[in-house]
Amino acid sequence: MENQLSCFLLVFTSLIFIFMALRTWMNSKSNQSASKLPPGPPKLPLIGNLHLFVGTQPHHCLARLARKYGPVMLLQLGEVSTVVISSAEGAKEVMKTHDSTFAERPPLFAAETITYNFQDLVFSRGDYRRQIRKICVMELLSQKRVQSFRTIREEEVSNLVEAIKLNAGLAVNLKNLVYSFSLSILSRAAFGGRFKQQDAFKKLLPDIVELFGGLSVVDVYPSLKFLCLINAMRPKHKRLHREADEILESVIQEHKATKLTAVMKQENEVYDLVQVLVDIQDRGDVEIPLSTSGIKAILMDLFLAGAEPTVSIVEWAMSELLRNPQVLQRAQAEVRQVVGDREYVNESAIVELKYLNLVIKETLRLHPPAPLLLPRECQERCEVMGCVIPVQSRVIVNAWAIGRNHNYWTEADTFDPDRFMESSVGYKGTDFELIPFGAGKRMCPGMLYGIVNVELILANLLHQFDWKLPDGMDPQDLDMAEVFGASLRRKHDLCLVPLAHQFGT
Ligand code: HEM
Repeated sequence: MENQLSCFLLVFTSLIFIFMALRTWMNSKSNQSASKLPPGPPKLPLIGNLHLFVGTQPHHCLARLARKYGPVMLLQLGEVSTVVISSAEGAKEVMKTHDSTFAERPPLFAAETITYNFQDLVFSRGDYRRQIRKICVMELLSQKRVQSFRTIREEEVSNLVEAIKLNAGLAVNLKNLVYSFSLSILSRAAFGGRFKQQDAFKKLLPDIVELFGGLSVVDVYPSLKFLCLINAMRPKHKRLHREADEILESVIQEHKATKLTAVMKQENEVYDLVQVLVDIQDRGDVEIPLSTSGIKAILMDLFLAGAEPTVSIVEWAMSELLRNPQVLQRAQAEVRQVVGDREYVNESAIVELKYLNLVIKETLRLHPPAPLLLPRECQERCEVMGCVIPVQSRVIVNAWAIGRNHNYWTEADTFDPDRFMESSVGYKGTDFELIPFGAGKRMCPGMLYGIVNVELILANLLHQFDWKLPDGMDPQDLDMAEVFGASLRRKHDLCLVPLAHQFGT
């Protein structure tokens, strides 16, 4: 009995000892991983670090904080842990090394109603998202499809040039002109030329884009959904959604009814994006059936993501060119030499405009239309640059800060297209110091479509016109202030005076 007791005591004490040792080891382990969380600014109760964003542009504020806390930092935005990446090395780890871990996006409030409960590409998840992405990359925005819209682009750009000619000598608002050009191309490509409600849809779009312009309160306090009732956000979203839905429904029904697809295929006519999607739905050869609301959600994405960046890039490029007259002269000389005195620049000439290509690259470096790309979400525990990224935290990559980082760019704030002359760095997602289109599994699928629009429009603006600022304003006084929104815009619209160029003088 005594033996049994001492044996019991021995086992019991050993168990306690093992338990305590285990606890100490686990505590030290969890402290270790807590200390490996990214550094970040001190937080205030309830709001975390939200106050730091008051009165500043988010990408500027995050770049400033990164100089203090480093290229991987952790912020608390209301209830949401947010990791901000501000170096090419960090971006590479997120968008290449751990691409799958960061492949999903957080569900944002504005998207819920507008994208038919996340049935689009940007906000859908898992297998459905992979399928939609494949449709976008292979069918809707492939090189072949983009090429098929060439006539539409060339017609629209000639309309634009004519509209500017009518205003020669007067100040024109470049943003409005280019926006209208960009939307016309997109709606003709998406709906086809036959669709009558294009104008109604074009009118509605700016209000919908506006919903995605800033961070909604509900996005930083997701547990407090009732907040959306306080400022009547939901009814506004629903109204815009209803109006857009009616238009999209009728365009889809019209395409289904006319059954033009087979005929058009034979006649090699331009095959619009709604037809492509309706065809996929009819064929039924995708794993997860494509519903009509899925088609509408994809169309919404294309309009929301596709129209604005072109405007942003053209406006910034023209602003920089005016402030850098030597670069402007060189770009104009190139296009005029290649195209001669023909009335418009067509797409065959674009490949020869090497210097214009450098101008666009440099504009994308300094003024990426999506300065913080689109947010991602961490799906499982992983480390980036030695820091632990908490599961389900939101991950933001500051492409704007990376594009202006002195570690990668000499005279980083200077607009100098020549820097790319001897450099192989490109924006196609393999060089992480230049990522205006993002990279990896969620990289922009509209890059080809977007770039060809920008090239065509800039080439025509530079070929046909000489440009000056209104009221004799000195280009060096041009305000370059930015506003963060659905895309990175100029705070003040760019108004310029076009003068028809006299060829041969
Ligand atoms: C021309 C300038 C454009 C720029 C600079 C640009 C930039 C971007 C960026 C930074 C992203 C997020 C990438 C990431 O998270 O890694 C993105 C996503 C996207 N872009 Fe673009 N974009 C442009 C044009 C377009 C066009 C013309 C379209 C369509 C017509 C388009 C459709 C999309 C879509 C659907 C996504 C979401 C992709 C996904 O979530 O998987 N973009 N874009």
